[in-house]
Amino acid sequence: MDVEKMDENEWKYHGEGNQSLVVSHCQRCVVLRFLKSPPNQNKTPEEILHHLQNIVDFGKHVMKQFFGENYVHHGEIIQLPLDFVRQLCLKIQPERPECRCDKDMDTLSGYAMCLPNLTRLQPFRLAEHRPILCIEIKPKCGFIPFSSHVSQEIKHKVCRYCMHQHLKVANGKWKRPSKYCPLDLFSGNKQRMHFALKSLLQEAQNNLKIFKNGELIYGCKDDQDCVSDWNELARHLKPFFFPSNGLVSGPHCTRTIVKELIHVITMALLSSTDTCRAGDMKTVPISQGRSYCEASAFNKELVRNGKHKLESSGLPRGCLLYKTLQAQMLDMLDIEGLYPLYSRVEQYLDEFPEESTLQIDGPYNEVFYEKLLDLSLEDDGTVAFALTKVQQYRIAMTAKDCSIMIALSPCLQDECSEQRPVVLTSKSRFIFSVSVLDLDLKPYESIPHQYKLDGEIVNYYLKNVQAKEDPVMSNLFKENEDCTLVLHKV
Ligand SMILES: O=P(O)(O)O[C@@H]1[C@@H](OP(=O)(O)O)[C@H](OP(=O)(O)O)[C@H](O)[C@H](OP(=O)(O)O)[C@H]1OP(=O)(O)O
Ligand SMILES: Nc1ncnc2c1ncn2[C@@H]1O[C@H](COP(=O)(O)OP(=O)(O)OP(=O)(O)O)[C@@H](O)[C@H]1O
Repeated sequence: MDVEKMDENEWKYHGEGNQSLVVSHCQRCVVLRFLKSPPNQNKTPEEILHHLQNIVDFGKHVMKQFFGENYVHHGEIIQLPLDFVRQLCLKIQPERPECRCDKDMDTLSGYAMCLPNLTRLQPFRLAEHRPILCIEIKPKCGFIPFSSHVSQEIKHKVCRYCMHQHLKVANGKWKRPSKYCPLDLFSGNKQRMHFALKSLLQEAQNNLKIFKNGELIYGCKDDQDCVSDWNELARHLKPFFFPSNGLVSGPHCTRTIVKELIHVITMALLSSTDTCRAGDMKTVPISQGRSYCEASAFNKELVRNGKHKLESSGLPRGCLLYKTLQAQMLDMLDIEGLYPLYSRVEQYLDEFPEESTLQIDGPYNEVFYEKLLDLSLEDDGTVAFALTKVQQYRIAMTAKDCSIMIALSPCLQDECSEQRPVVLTSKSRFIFSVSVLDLDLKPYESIPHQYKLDGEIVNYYLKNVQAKEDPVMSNLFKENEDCTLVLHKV
């Protein structure tokens, strides 16, 4: 990219989260990702550069090892003319959702990250003008804590996402609760995955976005403005799934298209398109924790119908969901077991404030990665043990908040070669790629906030939801406590 010839008119607003704002190039498949900060809390250019360098290094040296080379795009740092950045900021300001305007895009340092545009990235470098569909999913935490440090029994039964939904609705973040439960998506069981994806399509919140040729066509633009219009979605998707127009419109057509969409997403999520160093890492077996969540609507429905066969087919080892879950499960102690270890590190830092060998703020290199592989849970009382668990927890938190991008492009039969993964629907075939984004390491400083939030989520749930739950339902669950197969005579 020729930074001297940057023209803000060639870029447009693409999206943003809590930490960064993304603009995309109108023609080429690249995006610029700028850091954001609260007004009047601007960081110096050196601090921004250091932060961005840490993000790139962390992606390159750590997350690629966990997720695999092909899934992670770490990007590169780019220095832009300040005038361009200021003009760009002015240009995109009207596009920004109001709920995100509590922070400003960094316009003072001139530094940004340059990344491939994953919504338009053509799998296997087909011509850039081909139609492309992209589904972005933020799956959140896919397991129930198995740690003995957990103090409230409910945390062993109901997943954090499902409990958090109630607090979010009460706080006004979302108008309605979602029926999505991450444990269904991560189950590897197609029926449960279909239910999870359908729930995301019904209530996308900030967990699902769909882009067509790089443009957002489905999902929340603004937190307050979330409309799920499946007919409109089907209208956009029809040329992808029924290219020869063989399907009449109407509710049946909409349902068929949504079903086909769910099918391709499921197949792409279960596909294995990469290998990685940590692929065979011995993590905690999933069976240690419960493989379903009592609050999942899918689960409740089964129980209500007297069916207790809760299937968790398990994920194929190479797929991105599996790798995400493995990284998430580095949180082996739960925040309740982790917090005292964080305090131990804090105490040490009080005594030795200049200590930089702890690598809390980088560098995120090979040495940092190697230290993460020690999964021992035997606390020998050292700062070294506490630090390893703290760093593993930060990785886990990062994996609990990342997003998965699935890019699909229709192809003809003779275009598909054996090296390319293909997913078939009734009338189409797609080549696809799967990637992961937002792999910025969660800050060490956020651990006290995590501890406090965990307590708030659980207490709210216990007080306002569980206490009001139907006692018959709880009894039905008790029968099924350990997720073993219980068959009832009909
Ligand atoms: O704590 P959670 O689970 O609510 O996750 C936060 C996300 O909220 P969500 O529940 O996904 O709507 C939150 O997402 P939104 O800003 O609500 O879209 C952020 O991703 C936040 O990360 P960070 O602290 O800004 O780096 C996330 O915070 P972390 O906990 O990952 O630090
Ligand atoms: N490389 C990319 N290609 C295409 N779109 C991207 C890319 N990176 C980010 N985006 C889009 O921009 C949005 C915000 O980016 P990102 O998730 O990195 O922000 P964030 O502020 O770090 O998020 P969070 O709120 O989770 O902390 C994403 O949800 C995605 O839609």
